[in-house]
Amino acid sequence: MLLSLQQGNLPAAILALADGTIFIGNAVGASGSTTGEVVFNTSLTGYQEILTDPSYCQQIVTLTYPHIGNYGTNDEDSESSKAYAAGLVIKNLPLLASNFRQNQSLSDYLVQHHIVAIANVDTRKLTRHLREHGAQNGCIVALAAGEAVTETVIKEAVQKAQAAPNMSGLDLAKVVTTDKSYEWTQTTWTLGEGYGSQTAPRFHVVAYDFGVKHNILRILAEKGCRVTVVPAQTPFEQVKALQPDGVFFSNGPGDPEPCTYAVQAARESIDSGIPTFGICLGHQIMALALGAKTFKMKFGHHGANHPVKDHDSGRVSITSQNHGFAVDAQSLPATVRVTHSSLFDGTVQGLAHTEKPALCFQGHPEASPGPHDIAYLFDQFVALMRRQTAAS
Ligand SMILES: NC(=O)CC[C@H](N)C(=O)O
Repeated sequence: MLLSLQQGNLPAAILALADGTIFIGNAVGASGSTTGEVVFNTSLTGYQEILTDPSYCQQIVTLTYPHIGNYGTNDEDSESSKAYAAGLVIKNLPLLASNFRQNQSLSDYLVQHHIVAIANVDTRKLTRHLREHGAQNGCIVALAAGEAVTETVIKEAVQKAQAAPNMSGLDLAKVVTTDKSYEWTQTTWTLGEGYGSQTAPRFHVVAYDFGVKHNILRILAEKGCRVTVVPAQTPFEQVKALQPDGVFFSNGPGDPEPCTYAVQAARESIDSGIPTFGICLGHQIMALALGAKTFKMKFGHHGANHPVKDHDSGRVSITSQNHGFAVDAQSLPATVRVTHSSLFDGTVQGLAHTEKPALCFQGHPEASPGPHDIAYLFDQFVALMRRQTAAS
């Protein structure tokens, strides 16, 4: 039997969508209210990685898996230094969390990290609504103990949802980026050892931080790279002066189109002939730099089970995904070829330049959370750097 926190034991909460749809549940996180674009993520596990992924800045995440919180939270599974998701919507919060690595319950974690969250929501109904009508803004209001859900509370929540900024046109990369450059040396996690440390790097990678997930940096370090992380608006000539063997364009929140400084840097990086690699927002920015267009998807891809085909090998990988924008396949110039496509909807997943050492991927080869099938893209980036350094 699953013991879960039931309505009646907890303060009430509501989720209002901008179109006026209302869900009533219970507050299981921070108090107060929050707004953001409501999206759904189909991952079965990985809620801590999802909450701390900066790409979820200004998004309220609905988790479709019905039991969230079963294994608590810990000090290691974070993808950045804080929780970025604007809010959390779940079905069932188990009463007991159990895992040998846990040191805090999800509910306590949400309170500590100021995330407003609602449980006991019919997330299946909500997901179907978002699939049918598209992702839209919403507002979660967590009421105080004993406070009732009134018409006024509902009306105000709908108004707040409607007043929230539209994700299209928002440059959030410059909001979440680091203030200062820093060096990254931590490598990937192993059971019994925890995270390791890079001591003998073979390549120097400069990584543009648009909201970078730590596991990307850990994998680059694991693959033998000394990583210098730089702020989003760093001009490319400053990056070049650091004499990198490779340049990386990170994932991040918001719309890629208004990030003109990043598009310019990507154009210069690709033109320079220095191996260039991009993930998610970085992929979209590289595509824009090459002359392609991006568009807002209806409800995006957010999950850990998305099949993607590699057109070079014919191999299908199950991948982790988190994006609401995508590259328009029709807009690609002749110098770019599609290396990967989504088997869910045929959208562009991977690109490579036909002449320059540049490649990028829409999903998340770093997983966290999700499968590691497509981690070979990091090896392809390293191979480009190896080839380049051998030639020079
Ligand atoms: N994870 C990401 O980098 C997301 C990229 C972009 N913000 C999008 O939603 O498409």
